[in-house]
Amino acid sequence: MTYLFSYAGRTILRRFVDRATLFAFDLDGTLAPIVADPDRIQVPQGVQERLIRLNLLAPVVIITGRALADARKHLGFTPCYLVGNHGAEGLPGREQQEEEFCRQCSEWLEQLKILMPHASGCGIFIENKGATLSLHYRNASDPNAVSRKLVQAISRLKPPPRRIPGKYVENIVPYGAPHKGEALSQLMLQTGCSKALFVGDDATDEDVFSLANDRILGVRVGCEGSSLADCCLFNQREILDVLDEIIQLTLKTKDLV
Ligand SMILES: O=P(O)(O)OC[C@H]1O[C@H](O[C@H]2O[C@H](CO)[C@@H](O)[C@H](O)[C@H]2O)[C@H](O)[C@@H](O)[C@@H]1O
Repeated sequence: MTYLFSYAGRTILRRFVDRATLFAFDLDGTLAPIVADPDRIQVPQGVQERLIRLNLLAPVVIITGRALADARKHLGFTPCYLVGNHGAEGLPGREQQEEEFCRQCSEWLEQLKILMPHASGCGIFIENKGATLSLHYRNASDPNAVSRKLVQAISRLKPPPRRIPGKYVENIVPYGAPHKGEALSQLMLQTGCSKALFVGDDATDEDVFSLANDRILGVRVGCEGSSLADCCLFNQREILDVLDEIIQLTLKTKDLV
């Protein structure tokens, strides 16, 4: 991964952004800093203001692991498209499939109650997001041990889900549900944008980074560890600079500066 604000990274960004570029962002860990309680995230006001400005210049889409209603509550602006549940909720034309995903998750929830009757006592919080489930263990006294227990319980679910580990969370996703990569590809068609810049920080964002499409520029928050993203940021606070930079580049492509 090339650091986005290195000379090479800035060159990649400058050459990439044009008037056909869609701007897509993940929410937790990207637009908002990670906090211990999922309900208490905050998109900083400066980030909200820049997103509103960018959305007037080019299509801005948010593709989050959160449920749509929850994401709306925290975003503070209305993007061109908002897709939830890692791609499984809110994609135009996929409404009927969503009902099936919700039914499947309710079944898994019942199975989990039997497989882990003392989940909350071990510091596990089950977030039922409708089309997917997130099993959080950030606040467990021994997160590693709890994580192993979770993986074991998930392996016993019927039918088996797609399991995506995240930041102190195990995400449970129905097989066949559209992922973030599919969501972004569909929204590019939907908006008529031939290019997309996507910023994300977590394992489910790798579904975009791994698309291997040179019309999609993947930027990961975090330069450490392995990722298939093209570029990276050292930390989440740099999202402000990213937004400033792409607003300037977009204005230039429209000859407005
Ligand atoms: O795809 P995203 O928008 O990044 O959403 C991913 C998950 O984010 C939330 O959980 C994560 O952030 C919490 C708040 O900072 C943190 O407490 C938790 O440990 C993280 O895993 C959200 O609760 C999930 O529903 C999303 O799937």
